[in-house]
Amino acid sequence: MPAQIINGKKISEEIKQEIKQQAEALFNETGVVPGLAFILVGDNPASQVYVKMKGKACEELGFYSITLKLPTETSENELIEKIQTLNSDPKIHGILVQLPLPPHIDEQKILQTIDPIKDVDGFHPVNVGKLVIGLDTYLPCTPAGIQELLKRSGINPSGKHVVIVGRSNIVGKPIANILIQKKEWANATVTVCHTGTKDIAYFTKQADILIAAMGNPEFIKGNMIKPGAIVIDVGVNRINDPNSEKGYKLVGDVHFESAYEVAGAITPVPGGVGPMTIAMLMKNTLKAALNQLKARHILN
Ligand SMILES: Nc1nc(=O)c2c([nH]1)NC[C@@H]1CN(c3ccc(C(=O)N[C@@H](CCC(=O)O)C(=O)O)cc3)C=[N+]21
Repeated sequence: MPAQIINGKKISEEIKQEIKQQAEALFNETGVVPGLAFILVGDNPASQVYVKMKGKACEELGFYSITLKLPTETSENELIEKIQTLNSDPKIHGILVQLPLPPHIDEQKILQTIDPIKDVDGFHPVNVGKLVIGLDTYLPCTPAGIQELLKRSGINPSGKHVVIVGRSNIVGKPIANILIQKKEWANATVTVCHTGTKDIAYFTKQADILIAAMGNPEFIKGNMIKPGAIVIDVGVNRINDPNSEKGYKLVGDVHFESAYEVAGAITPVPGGVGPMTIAMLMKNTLKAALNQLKARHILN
């Protein structure tokens, strides 16, 4: 029996509607609109598409947003100054510096300049630390999106073996930390595979829930998946496709056709984890607005 398809696009639309209503309630109570600033350095075409999509989501939800487009040559100090200005701007509740940054800029230094209360990506070490020890924080958007996809599909990883392929700071590490928490929802046994793993298929075949997040197009094939497993494909790889208008097509880290025949459920690319990432960014921005209003004693 082929897999059930987990519709991230549809679930993300439902979540955005919920956030929109919560933001309207906040506005009625306080007159405040959640505000999000995007900083885009350089002209990476994929980054431009993502920032545009995120800006559109802000419009849809009635959030205030600004985009700073800076040239590739921007110095680290100039970028730090821009962030500091946004840190002290009361209309801006969230700051997102689109990654990757050009190689002459130290990514960690930049991420650590963002005020943790405005860190809607959840990348600041303070927020990473809070996640690791189980405190309330801004969850990184892609892991939060995966969590919400599972929750809303009625899947609780408790007692299950989750195998994550990929150990990035953006996806692999934070999703592992979310899923090992001693909480009613979570409580999974987690294995993290990476480029240092000798026989990846040995591990992936044991997964009740397989999360592919290593950025390697169509790497996970059907014969690496346990029959009935839940497969979450985090990959967004652009590969050349002369037949398409854009000249490229989007594929995941999972070879969909073969995986579909084996898995119990699977997320498609596009239309799976990607749209959830954007919905979670909106959720974090609303949360950031609430946190900042509380800090200023406008809300309690
Ligand atoms: N500071 C920072 N925060 C991020 O959250 C961040 C980042 N940098 N850099 C890049 C990655 C990637 N990312 C995606 C967001 C949405 C889709 C998404 O919506 N994808 C659509 C298709 C998009 C398309 O057509 O290209 C889908 O999968 O259906 C994908 C990928 C956020 N990232």
